[in-house]
Amino acid sequence: MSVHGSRWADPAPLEISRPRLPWWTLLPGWIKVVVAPVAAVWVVCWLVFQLARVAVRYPLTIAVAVLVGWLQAQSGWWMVAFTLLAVVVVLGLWRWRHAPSFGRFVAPQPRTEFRRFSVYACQWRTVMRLSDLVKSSRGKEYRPALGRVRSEGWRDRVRVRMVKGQAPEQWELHASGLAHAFKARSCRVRVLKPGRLELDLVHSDPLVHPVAVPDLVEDAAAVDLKRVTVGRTEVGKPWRLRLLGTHVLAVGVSGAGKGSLLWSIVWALAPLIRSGKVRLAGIDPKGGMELGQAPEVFSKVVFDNGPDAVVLLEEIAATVKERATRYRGRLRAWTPETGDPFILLVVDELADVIAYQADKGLRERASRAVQTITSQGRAPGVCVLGLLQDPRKEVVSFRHLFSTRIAMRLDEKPQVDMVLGDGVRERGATAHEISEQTPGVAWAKEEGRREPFRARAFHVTDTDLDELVTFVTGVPVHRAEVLNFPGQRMEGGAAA
Ligand SMILES: Nc1ncnc2c1ncn2[C@@H]1O[C@H](COP(=O)(O)OP(=O)(O)OP(=O)(O)O)[C@@H](O)[C@H]1O
Repeated sequence: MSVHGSRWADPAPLEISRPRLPWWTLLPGWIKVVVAPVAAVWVVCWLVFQLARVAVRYPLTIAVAVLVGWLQAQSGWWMVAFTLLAVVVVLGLWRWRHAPSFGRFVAPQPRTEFRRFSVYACQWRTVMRLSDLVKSSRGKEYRPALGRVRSEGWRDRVRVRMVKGQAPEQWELHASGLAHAFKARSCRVRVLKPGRLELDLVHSDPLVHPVAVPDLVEDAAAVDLKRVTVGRTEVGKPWRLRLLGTHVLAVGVSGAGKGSLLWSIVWALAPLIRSGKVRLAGIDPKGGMELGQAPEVFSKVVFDNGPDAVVLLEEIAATVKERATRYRGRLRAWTPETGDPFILLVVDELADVIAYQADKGLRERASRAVQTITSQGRAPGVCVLGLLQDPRKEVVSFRHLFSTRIAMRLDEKPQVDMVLGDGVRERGATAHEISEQTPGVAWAKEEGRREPFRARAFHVTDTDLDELVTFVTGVPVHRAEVLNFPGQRMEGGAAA
């Protein structure tokens, strides 16, 4: 630019950036006048929507606030204080006199609202950022939305709307970090529907206490082979195991409680065993340490992994083939109406029978028979319950034929994947973290269900087993009385 004929240079150029005004301020005045009422309505709707959201998320807090305000306006603060005191006394009495119903009906809502606000709402943005679960595009940050929160005491269920382009697997990778961030013991990720997740932030174990067996059922018709109750799940529901049309593989280290699962199943089947509608066959290579506790309930039982065990397996394999031939063209699958009993084959320490057997010929015959039963036995009404300590592939190369897999306490992470399948551990099935103090606790994965679940088998004691035998055979069990050794004196409860 030229001033008075010379080239002018600005001696002190403005170094701040030019302020950028919102685009709408540049609109012509008449457009602003026209649009203003629409914008006002929009703002009011937005405010109402936000208020409604707060009311939906904190209904109790809002109700109490409104009530306090109304009482104060009507009768003053004395009335407010008196009413609050009365409510606290009534609730205290309720909790004192009947804690279970208090825990069920009163506690969850205040706990949910408190935890939602203090734990999740306040920290959500920070935790999402620090966990790398936010995304940015063109300078805009996209953050997963915190949805419904339900606090159940032992766990918080937190719903999440994922950012577009995110996969549940990303959340599974960050599960441990999320658990630590929200001060939980563990975090499990469940897919609810496309784009929606539910996080289980677990604070304590609801399965710490053993679950006693229920009363034996008298009525055989009440037992459904598709839903046999063998324990309790961590959400307090009965653990129902399918036996008809499936095979069950339960794996756990020594002392994990495989025995309790086995006896819980037999306990549930007792009326059907008594009426002959279910036949139990058993192989216990440990010389009867497990099945020898109640051999009377089995129609056939072998206490080693030798020729007798192999013959029993081959007999059952032959039954499978014979039934399949007989049902062909007539029936798709076994029903009680066929008149054939449902067969449950229990193999304790399956590996001893099909992998650790020293005699190669017997080992191969056993493997062949077990494969025949597991691959063809579902429809003809034969179920294998295999119990195992070592889940390596070379031990049971046909694990995939067991459509219900149960991982009890295991030593290492890879074992969990071997038992439950790839990806199930990432969804929360941490069987390698089951405590030694809680035998009978297991993670189960059923065919057709994406999510695994955690449960505890009933604790079947020796007395229960006596009751079971008496129930099935009709003959009371008399255990030998344990007498002191001659010449021994008992002092303070210990043998002298
Ligand atoms: N569901 C349960 N609830 C409480 N205690 C249990 C339960 N199951 C097993 N136990 C206890 O844990 C101990 C080990 O159980 P169990 O013998 O069934 O384990 P296991 O896995 O069969 O071991 P192994 O492979 O050595 O036979 C027993 O003392 C038993 O009383």
